[in-house]
Amino acid sequence: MTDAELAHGLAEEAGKLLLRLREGHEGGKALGDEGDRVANRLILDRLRIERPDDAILSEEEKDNPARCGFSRAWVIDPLDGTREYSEGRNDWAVHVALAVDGRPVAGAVALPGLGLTLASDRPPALIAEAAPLRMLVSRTRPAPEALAVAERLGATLVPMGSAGAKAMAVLRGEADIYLHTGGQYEWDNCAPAAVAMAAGLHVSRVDGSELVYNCADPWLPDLLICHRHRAAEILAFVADMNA
Ligand SMILES: Nc1ncnc2c1ncn2[C@@H]1O[C@H](COP(=O)(O)O)[C@@H](OP(=O)(O)O)[C@H]1O
Ligand SMILES: [Mg+2]
Repeated sequence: MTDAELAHGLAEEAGKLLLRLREGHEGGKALGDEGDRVANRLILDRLRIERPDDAILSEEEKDNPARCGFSRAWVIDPLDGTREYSEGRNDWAVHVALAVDGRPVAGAVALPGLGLTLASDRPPALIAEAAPLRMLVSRTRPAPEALAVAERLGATLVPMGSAGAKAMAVLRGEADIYLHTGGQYEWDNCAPAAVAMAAGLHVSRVDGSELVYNCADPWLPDLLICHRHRAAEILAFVADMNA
């Protein structure tokens, strides 16, 4: 089984478990906490069997600083969009990715509420941008830079929960640009970046540099995912704003 196939299978399986857990549950914070816990357990138990020599960084696991010495590190968000999951919505995701020497080389984002898993082993064909452009923003904390860039591009806003759901919305043709600033961790964007890159989208920090994973500090606060031909214009707007 390739790394991408493993990521694909694990994200899908954890997603199914999360759907089953939600059935008949009253929801709220207790559901979110339980979802984080059971999905993390499933993914980490399987990874330790299938890839015992690799490091793991998971949102729901105590960090082991020794991982920084490993070339291969799995970066896991067992439940991205915990709030949306516990509210009974569909904009949440399971992220499983592998970084090799800091690069997101394989990954999968399951969108269980939509019955879909997108993965770097079988990335979908890109869908052309719409007019006007559609900019994804966080439902609960839209980044001021994203709102300002949307205005400059004449783009409409698409509020959505979960970094994975937003990144995959570009691949699904539901939106055109995902620009985020102000805070995220490696687990929020590693699998989305792996899948988006495999599909041929532009993926970078908002200063145009590469997203680098398995760093000692997993804080990775900003990103841009969009069609390649659109990237220079957006990066220039952000640079201009920050000048
Ligand atoms: N300013 C910020 N600081 C830290 N984490 C942030 C953040 N903005 C978004 N995130 C994280 O990114 C994910 C997507 O957020 P959003 O839906 O607002 O875009 C969420 O992950 P979790 O649901 O795994 O906690 C959220 O916690
Ligand atoms: Mg997350």
